[in-house]
Amino acid sequence: MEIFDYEDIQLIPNKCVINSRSEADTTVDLGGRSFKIPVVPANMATVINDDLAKWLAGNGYFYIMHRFEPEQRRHFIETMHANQLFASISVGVKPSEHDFIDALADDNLVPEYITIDIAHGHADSVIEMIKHIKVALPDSFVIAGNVATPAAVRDLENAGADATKVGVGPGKACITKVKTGFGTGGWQLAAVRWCAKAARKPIIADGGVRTNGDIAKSIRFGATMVMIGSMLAGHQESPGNILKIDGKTYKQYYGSASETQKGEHKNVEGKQMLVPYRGHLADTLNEMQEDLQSSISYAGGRDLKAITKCDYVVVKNSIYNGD
Ligand SMILES: NC(=O)C1=CN([C@@H]2O[C@H](COP(=O)(O)OP(=O)(O)OC[C@H]3O[C@@H](n4cnc5c(N)ncnc54)[C@H](OP(=O)(O)O)[C@@H]3O)[C@@H](O)[C@H]2O)C=CC1
Ligand SMILES: Nc1nc2c(ncn2[C@@H]2O[C@H](COP(=O)(O)O)[C@@H](O)[C@H]2O)c(=O)[nH]1
Repeated sequence: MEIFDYEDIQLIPNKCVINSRSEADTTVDLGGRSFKIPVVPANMATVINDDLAKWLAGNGYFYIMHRFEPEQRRHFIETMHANQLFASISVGVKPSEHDFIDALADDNLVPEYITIDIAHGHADSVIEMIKHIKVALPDSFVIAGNVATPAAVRDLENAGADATKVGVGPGKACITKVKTGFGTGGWQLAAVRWCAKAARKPIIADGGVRTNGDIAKSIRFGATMVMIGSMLAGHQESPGNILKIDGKTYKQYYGSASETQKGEHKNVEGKQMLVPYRGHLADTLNEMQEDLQSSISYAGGRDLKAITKCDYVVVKNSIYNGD
């Protein structure tokens, strides 16, 4: 297998066939809905909250609500549905989560998307949860993760997952690589490619995206959707307060397995940090869309499919040389 990461790859331009980048179509389908761009904010407590979920769903973006206020999820689904918006929630795998799914089914409260969100998603516990959801809530689109190998993708798909999420340890707030020695940190893009070759259903590339160009690279190597944490934290609308330090403005970003999130120092695999304040989320998402439209034009096509076909070179760490 060829090993590389985002910064090692450059995509090679093809002849342009459109007259304006505005003609390039960045939309993507997932679970029977069409979304403006193939980007989903990470289901982390410093990236998404109820208000953002409503705004994203109402403005043509995919979202996944985090699972760190478990008792709020039922109300969240009801509120989204009352506003005619799709509900997309996260669950874990503990027995109480099986009970939660049963309770939703009993009340015919059906989230359109359910993401099973644990660190080591290639696990019997996840396979059992997928099967449980598929029996109790067969109309929910199930995303399962996180995983790092084709074998994991196949096992979760065979259990009934409608999409899998790839990425163990490449995240900005992640310390899995140093704490455990495992993961896709440093070769996340190659892992996405490896997994996508085995996948029969959509893959969500999760973690390690540091520039807008990395979104196009994820698509090139087989991702249908790209999950982004640190680059989509730090906005006016992001959870948390704006902090001013030495005249600079920041917001807090912390890992879902950090001590800050867990409230105790147990099985910690995440850290907390400050990310620069970035203004309004809508502006960042618009810029991602514009940059993807440019990517499509460089790929020589009219939509995201063109990016999946373009050639590339591996030039180790080349794009930052000379900057
Ligand atoms: N994408 C990534 O690289 C990573 C993401 N995270 C994020 O952190 C959050 C917390 O994750 P997580 O700790 O899994 O969630 P939980 O604390 O809910 O753990 C899920 C379940 O899996 C068990 N479990 C967790 N890790 C392992 C393992 N390595 N081997 C066997 N069993 C395990 C836990 O038991 P027990 O606690 O008793 O072990 C628990 O029963 C999630 O949002 C996750 O996405 C965390 C690390 C890496
Ligand atoms: N190893 C850990 N990974 C984590 C933790 N919390 C979240 N995550 C993963 O990171 C991505 C976001 O990555 P980014 O590079 O875009 O910032 C997120 O979607 C999770 O998969 C954690 O505590 N430890």
